[in-house]
Amino acid sequence: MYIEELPLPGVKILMPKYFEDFRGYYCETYSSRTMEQYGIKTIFVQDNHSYSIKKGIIRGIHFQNNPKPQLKLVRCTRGRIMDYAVDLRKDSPTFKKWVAVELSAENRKQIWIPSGFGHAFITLEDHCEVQYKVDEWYCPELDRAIAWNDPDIGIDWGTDAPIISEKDTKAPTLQESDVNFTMEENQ
Ligand SMILES: Cc1cn([C@H]2C[C@H](O)[C@@H](COP(=O)(O)OP(=O)(O)O[C@H]3O[C@@H](C)C(=O)[C@@H](O)[C@H]3O)O2)c(=O)[nH]c1=O
Repeated sequence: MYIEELPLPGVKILMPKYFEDFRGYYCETYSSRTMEQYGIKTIFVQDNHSYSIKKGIIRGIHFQNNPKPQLKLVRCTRGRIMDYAVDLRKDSPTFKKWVAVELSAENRKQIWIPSGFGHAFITLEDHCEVQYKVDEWYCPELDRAIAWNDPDIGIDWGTDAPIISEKDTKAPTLQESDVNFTMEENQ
């Protein structure tokens, strides 16, 4: 597996090994043993899968607040998305900073998003499927969103008129949000 660290500490690209032959390919898309070889111990407890019908759909910026934050390992298995991780730890030197990575069925990249970060993506094509693992169960009372267009975060989405859920249209700004991440609790 190839690992590339991104400019926000803890956020990385994982590129597992694909074994290609005349039939197609085979890949261990996740192995705790391989991760431990890189010094990373994590137990994932839930796998998620979303399908977005159209290009220009934004989902995010989402996170689950303390005491049940989620680490996410995200990949796109159909189509192409631009994926974003935003540092939401108020005492972090990179608070409010974000990184973007294109994930696609073709490039097979996975993004590792530690707890303490918000996650969002925009579909770059019709018919995108995104699959991700999380290390904490979904907890509706702690499920949170921040406005996709919060100027304080300033994500460059490449569009002003995305398709978004009703929940996301009502999302507060970061300043209005009750996000409670800290460097000590979330890394
Ligand atoms: C996140 C989640 C949602 N749900 C339900 C609640 C709701 O009725 C339905 C759709 O949920 P949402 O509208 O929140 O789905 P969506 O807007 O796709 O939310 C997702 O966005 C990406 C960016 C993430 O990082 C995810 O963690 C998650 O927040 O699915 C679960 O049952 N389990 C879950 O883990």
